[in-house]
Amino acid sequence: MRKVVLVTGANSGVGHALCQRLLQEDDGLHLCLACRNPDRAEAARAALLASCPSAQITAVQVDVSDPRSVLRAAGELRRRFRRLDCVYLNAGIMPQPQLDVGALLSGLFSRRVVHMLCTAEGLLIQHDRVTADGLQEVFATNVFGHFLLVRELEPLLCDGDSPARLIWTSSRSAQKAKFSLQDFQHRSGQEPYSSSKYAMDLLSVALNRKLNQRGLYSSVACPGTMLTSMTYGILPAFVWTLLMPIIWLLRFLVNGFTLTPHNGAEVLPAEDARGAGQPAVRCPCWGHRLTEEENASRLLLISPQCVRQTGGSAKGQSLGVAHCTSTMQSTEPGGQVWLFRQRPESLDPLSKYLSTATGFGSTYVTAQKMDLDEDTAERFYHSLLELDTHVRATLQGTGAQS
Ligand SMILES: NC(=O)C1=CN([C@@H]2O[C@H](COP(=O)(O)OP(=O)(O)OC[C@H]3O[C@@H](n4cnc5c(N)ncnc54)[C@H](OP(=O)(O)O)[C@@H]3O)[C@@H](O)[C@H]2O)C=CC1
Ligand SMILES: CC(C)=CCC[C@@H](C)[C@H]1CC[C@H]2C3=C(CC[C@]12C)[C@@]1(C)CCC(=O)[C@@H](C)[C@@H]1CC3
Repeated sequence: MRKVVLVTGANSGVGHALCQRLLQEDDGLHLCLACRNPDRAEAARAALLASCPSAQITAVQVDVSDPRSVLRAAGELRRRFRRLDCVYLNAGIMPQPQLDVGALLSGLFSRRVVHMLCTAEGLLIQHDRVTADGLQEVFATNVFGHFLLVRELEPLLCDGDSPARLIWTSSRSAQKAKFSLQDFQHRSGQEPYSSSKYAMDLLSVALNRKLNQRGLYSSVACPGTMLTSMTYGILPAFVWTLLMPIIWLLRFLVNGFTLTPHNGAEVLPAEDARGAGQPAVRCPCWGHRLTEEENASRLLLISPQCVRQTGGSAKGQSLGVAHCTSTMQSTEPGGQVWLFRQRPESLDPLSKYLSTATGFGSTYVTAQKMDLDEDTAERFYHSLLELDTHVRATLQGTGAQS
């Protein structure tokens, strides 16, 4: 049976590049494009079919910022499919971004330049708005709509014969300091984007705790900074063009500048098109290439360099991949993706996986421990459940729930 993969925000940017890469790896997939604009969805479908005519591609209309639309789309998906193998929660917004040019210029000559350019910390504010349902739009789009979608799609994702996956497009901008459990919609701040991406990281952790035993696994991916309609909202296209020579030079310093959606999607594809027995993972500390057995069991012998990093405590032991992944790279010719070829059960739920670029533009994947604790994740999940109940009650009151 064909695997079914659903991608939100599939009509442009990294979502579209992801669809292209998925089909290049496995044209036997059934790809379902979840887009808010039917014309753009159809254009994306046509473009994907042009490069992969044998593919099965359908579309479903959904505005993830609108709970009614999410419930309706989920109902349609439940009628169309008996199972979903993978859902990419990718649609996202960063409305009316405003760049602090002064902070950028002074940051460029400071010691925090690399961190600043990777995360945009201290550089951007956004102007959020309130939706017709009284939700903050950035939170509603980036987090809550996807949370509702996952809850509604549970019957298609859980308790199957093989594990199903959720993959969130998060960001290096996710920042603990911008998120508050008391104000998780970020009503009072000016950095709703960073807050929403941190909320997404928390939610992924909480979903793993709730749903792993039912065969659903959630992972967090960060595509790096790309030139898409989102970033063209910060500076006009011609300014980006003028900045390109500087950006190419900065790339030797800033490994988060993936720049193209294709590169940004390095970490995302989840299908193991090459099958088992072709481990693509190497620990560059040692150059130790994983055997099939190690790959499957996620055990990696620790290298002398890693021993130094762990203060010697791990010498001679085997460690989970998670302890060593901060330097792991794709080593296959052509720089193909390795990460999500791993069994979902073998990924560390507390790490996020990042598309990363070298100065010469080749891409690989790194991992980073998320700056969060599971107790906060659990509490946030409960806040979302309460909001879910409230929103559904309001919709029922207005007779809008399908
Ligand atoms: N660009 C970057 O540097 C980075 C981006 N990301 C993340 O990548 C993801 C994709 O962004 P990117 O490709 O850059 O930008 P794009 O603007 O190209 O893509 C955003 C996609 O999300 C869709 N979308 C937005 N709002 C809604 C909504 N309410 N309902 C349904 N779909 C919606 C858009 O649809 P439509 O065409 O109709 O607007 C579009 O398809 C986002 O989550 C973003 O946060 C993460 C790190 C860096
Ligand atoms: C590099 C120079 C000289 C100019 C560009 C300045 C900014 C426009 C640019 C610097 C860091 C960038 C950045 C993002 C957008 C563009 C910058 C602010 C993001 C916020 C885009 C969306 C994300 O999710 C983040 C990971 C990016 C972080 C870095």
